[in-house]
Amino acid sequence: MKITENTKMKITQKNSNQKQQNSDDEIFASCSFSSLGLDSSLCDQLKERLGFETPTQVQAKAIPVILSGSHVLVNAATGTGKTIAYLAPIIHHLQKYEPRIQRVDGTFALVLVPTHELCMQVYETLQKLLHRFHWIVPGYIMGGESRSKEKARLRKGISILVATPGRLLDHLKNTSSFLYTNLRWLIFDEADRTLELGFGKEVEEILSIFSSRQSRTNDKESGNFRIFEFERQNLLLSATLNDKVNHLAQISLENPIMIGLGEREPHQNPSSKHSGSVGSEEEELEQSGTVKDSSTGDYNLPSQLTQRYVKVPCGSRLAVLLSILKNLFEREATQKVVVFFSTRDAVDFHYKLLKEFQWPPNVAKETKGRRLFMNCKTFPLHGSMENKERTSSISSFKAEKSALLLSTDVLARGVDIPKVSYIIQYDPPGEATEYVHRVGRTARLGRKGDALLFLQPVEKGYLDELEKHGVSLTEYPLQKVLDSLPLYGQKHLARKFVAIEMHPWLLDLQMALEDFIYAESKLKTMAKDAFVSWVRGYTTHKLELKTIFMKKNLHLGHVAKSFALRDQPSLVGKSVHQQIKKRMKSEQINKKRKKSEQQKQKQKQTGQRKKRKVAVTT
Ligand SMILES: Nc1ncnc2c1ncn2[C@@H]1O[C@H](COP(=O)(O)OP(=O)(O)OP(=O)(O)O)[C@@H](O)[C@H]1O
Repeated sequence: MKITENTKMKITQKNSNQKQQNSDDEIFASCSFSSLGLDSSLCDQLKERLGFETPTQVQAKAIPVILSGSHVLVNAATGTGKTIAYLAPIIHHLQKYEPRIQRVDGTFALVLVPTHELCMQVYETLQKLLHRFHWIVPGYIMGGESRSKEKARLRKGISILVATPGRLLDHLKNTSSFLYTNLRWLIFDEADRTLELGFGKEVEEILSIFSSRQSRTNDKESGNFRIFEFERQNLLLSATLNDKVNHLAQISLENPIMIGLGEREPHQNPSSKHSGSVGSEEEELEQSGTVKDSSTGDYNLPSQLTQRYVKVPCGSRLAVLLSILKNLFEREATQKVVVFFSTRDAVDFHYKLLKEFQWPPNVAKETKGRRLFMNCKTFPLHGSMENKERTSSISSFKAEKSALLLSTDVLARGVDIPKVSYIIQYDPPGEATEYVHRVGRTARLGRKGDALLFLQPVEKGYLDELEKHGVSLTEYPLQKVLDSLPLYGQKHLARKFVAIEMHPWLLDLQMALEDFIYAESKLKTMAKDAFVSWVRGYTTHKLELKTIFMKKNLHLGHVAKSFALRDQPSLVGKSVHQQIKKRMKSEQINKKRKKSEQQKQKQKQTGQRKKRKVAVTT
């Protein structure tokens, strides 16, 4: 039987509908939110404000357990709905308190998050969920915001507070009007990231402040708040587990229930007698111990995620990145792509380059035929940007149907951006856990997604590292993509056997990039700064990865090429230059000051001499 185009399309459509259905079955549970024990008005709120009718699998497992008051450790894949899994039970309980809670009663729940982005995201979800429960006040505190404004908000009272650890500790120590006597829930969202960012000490200090749970004298004196009776409940959520999380779980959770760990063999921990896990089909509570160390365990990755790597010689990295991006955006009208870089300078440099680089190079400037190489909206994101700029980059990227976001790892954890279709890890992540979080920004909630990892030929050992965690990647068809790109509007026939770096498209693009950078002095300076910080960053890989990412394997001239620089710049970086400039400036100021002081002194002396002369003559 001959299959017509129409029939083919129908079959493809049917297959893709079937795949989506399977994926939905993996993600969503076959029950309702109300059957989990949540109050009906909260279920209505979930439906009306957030459009959520059915709980995800992780929500179906976690919500009843969290409602019961147990300490819980949730380990589930990225983008499976962990935020609602802990917020819904808290709101369920809080809205039930009789008499109603008031602002003066202080903070009841605290969500500790690692980054500004996640802080805002959880706060925004809270705002939507609390729309109907106006007496429960959400709020946030985080680094980079005005302390005095935060103090004023804390003084008024925040029922559910989202915070980053450093700023929270600051207020715990210095804001006497911050009332947390009624703190019932302490949640560590993306705890592993918080710890990796070096907040371990702060977290322990915060835990010890809260575990004493003593009301302060001045709080008692004010006397206008009530003390509520309850058991403290701590919750820890993470898509990956490691030794640090294990440690935090041990010091913060009492007899925790593990959710999402049922399928694995946890380490036995005799000290933790009653802990259990919910995650097997039968959802039995098993006797178990602490969580398994991720260095030997498998990672939880969405099954509908396509993962590939591309092997690129160092000197061609930039040209290959631009070619892949061009291909992606020209192939599909709507693409949302995130590219991860290892440093802030690299984000700044690539952002400016993509905003300005014009193509084709053989057409004169200001001519009609010449346009931007990348015709898509591009946004930068990194930790040195002001909070306002960061928020604006994320919200603009979210709002666009098709756009490109260039980011450091500030985006890697927990940030939920709907419809991200492609993740490119241009600079490989330090650890395999980081890989999981970065790719977790796509393929969320059962949707399809693609991830591409750039590796230099000498770094291929990183694939084995990922393989150890059950993550396997297939090779990206680079040659095919490069062959499809036209040289100055004409198709070229590349011979298959040429080394990839000799591909005519790449050679032309590389030359055009270098010409462009050398014509723009600011861009060239940015390229040099980015080169220096990239090389420095390369040397900071963890000890166990040092055999893969070895500085001595780097050809610095080729690294320079990957920033479109023709020669290797001095490794004396921006900071050193800035210090030298600063020193010279202050030396100049000192010289001037000395000179003017000397002049004043001279004037004074000549004035005195004149006076003496006048006195003698009179
Ligand atoms: N029951 C639901 N129905 C439909 N959408 C949902 C549901 N629960 C959550 N979502 C949506 O799914 C997305 C992922 O949720 P969330 O950010 O909580 O995932 P996560 O597991 O915390 O991810 P990560 O580990 O990356 O932080 C969000 O866009 C959220 O709004």
